[in-house]
Amino acid sequence: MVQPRKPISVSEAVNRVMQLPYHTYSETVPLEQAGGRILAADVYADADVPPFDRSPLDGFAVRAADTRNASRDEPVKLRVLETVGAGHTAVHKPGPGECIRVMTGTMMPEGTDAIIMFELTKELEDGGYIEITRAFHPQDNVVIQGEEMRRGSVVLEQGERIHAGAVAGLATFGCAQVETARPVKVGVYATGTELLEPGEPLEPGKIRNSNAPMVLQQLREAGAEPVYFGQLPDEFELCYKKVKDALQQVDALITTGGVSVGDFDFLPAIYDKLGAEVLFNKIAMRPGSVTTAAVLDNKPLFGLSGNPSACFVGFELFAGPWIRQAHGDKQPYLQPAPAVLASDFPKPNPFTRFVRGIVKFNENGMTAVPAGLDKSQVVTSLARSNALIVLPGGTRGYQNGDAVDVLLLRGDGSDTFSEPVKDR
Ligand SMILES: Nc1nc2c(c(=O)[nH]1)N[C@H]1C(S)=C(S)[C@@H](COP(=O)(O)OP(=O)(O)OC[C@H]3O[C@@H](n4cnc5c(N)ncnc54)[C@H](O)[C@@H]3O)O[C@H]1N2
Ligand code: MOO
Ligand SMILES: [Mg+2]
Repeated sequence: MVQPRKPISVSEAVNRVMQLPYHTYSETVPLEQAGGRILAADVYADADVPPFDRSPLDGFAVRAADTRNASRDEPVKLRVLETVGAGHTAVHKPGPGECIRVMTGTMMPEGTDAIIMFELTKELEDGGYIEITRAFHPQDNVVIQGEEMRRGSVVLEQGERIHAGAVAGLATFGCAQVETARPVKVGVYATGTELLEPGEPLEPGKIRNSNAPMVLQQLREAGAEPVYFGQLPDEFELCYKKVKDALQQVDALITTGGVSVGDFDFLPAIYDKLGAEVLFNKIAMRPGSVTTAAVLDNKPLFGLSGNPSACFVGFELFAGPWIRQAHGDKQPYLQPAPAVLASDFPKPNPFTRFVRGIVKFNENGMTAVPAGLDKSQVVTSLARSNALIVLPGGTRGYQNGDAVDVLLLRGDGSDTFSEPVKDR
């Protein structure tokens, strides 16, 4: 007889996974390859930004004192000594009654202390002179050296994600090489005699393997280095040997399928024969209740369910956060947010549900609706979902208008995971 498994809470399962060993290795990569990775060291400003006083406008660099008495009735006339574009420096140093024509971004010419935009000047004698009709003060329209950031300040911290804006910051401070977390190498095996590769035509009893390509993409999105080992038929000895060999080559191994209690679900017996310590094999959640995690030689084995929705959720709740933690990411968990349910969800369940959902912003904040059929074996609802709607287990279903928590699939992450438990 099949032994009933004892379910643990989702937060307890998350805790056990996050306590698994990991190593954060760093590697220095060129800036253009650093995007999407995690910074492995604090980055300090190597210079003031901007590095010199400069003009924010196309106009004239003047000595403010020269304009002191300027007015509409008595304009002040200044001689234009030269024209300087950004990237060049002035040759002349203006004396009383003199100025320099400069473009946006040009370093302030020596001796000048204010900028007057073209539109507020009148050009005379073919541009050889200008007329000013009001007074300017020292530093008017001047961008001051270091006003944005001073040399030595922290630009970005270890554990931050390197997105496009961070890349701009790194480039500004001359980080052509960036110390980043080395991506964790994670192997993937899809198990199931019924599996066809996506390019193969359908046959009776067979289905296309959607889990492997999905998990490989989830790994890329988590910043890991995926290693695809292929598909395995449900044969114990073969699977045992392949899993054992694969684990030698990676930092962690993900398998999909074969973790339940079926005659051909061999993962539990494989963990047993490998001598792996099983952290859990039943979680009080839907989908993915049979998600299993084990550890061998300090390496995690994630036994994700074969059912596509369960496989997806198991990755997002357990494998993804462990990988991001191993990268030193300060926010390894999915980002939670409050939302309002915009459709009824009448089916009660004793376990916490993670419904694949679509969240949208409107004038009242965020609304959430299921992205399709809420069943573990469903794959198509994953295609459009951008969040998991968390519905704590209980005796009642949920109604349109209920306040719920969602976990954003493409958010900024979170430093904590907390499972909503109340029966609302
Ligand atoms: N007697 C019981 N039966 C089942 C239980 C249970 O508690 N008692 N749990 C059910 C739940 S819940 C889930 S979830 C599944 C988990 O199944 P396994 O992890 O063992 O996965 P498989 O049996 O290999 O496959 C399940 C399902 O998923 C399809 N599949 C598998 N691999 C892929 C893939 N790579 N791409 C797409 N689809 C895949 C497979 O064809 C099956 O339909 O067990 C329930 N049973
Ligand atoms: O593990 Mo199953 O996905 O709970 O439905
Ligand atoms: Mg099974």
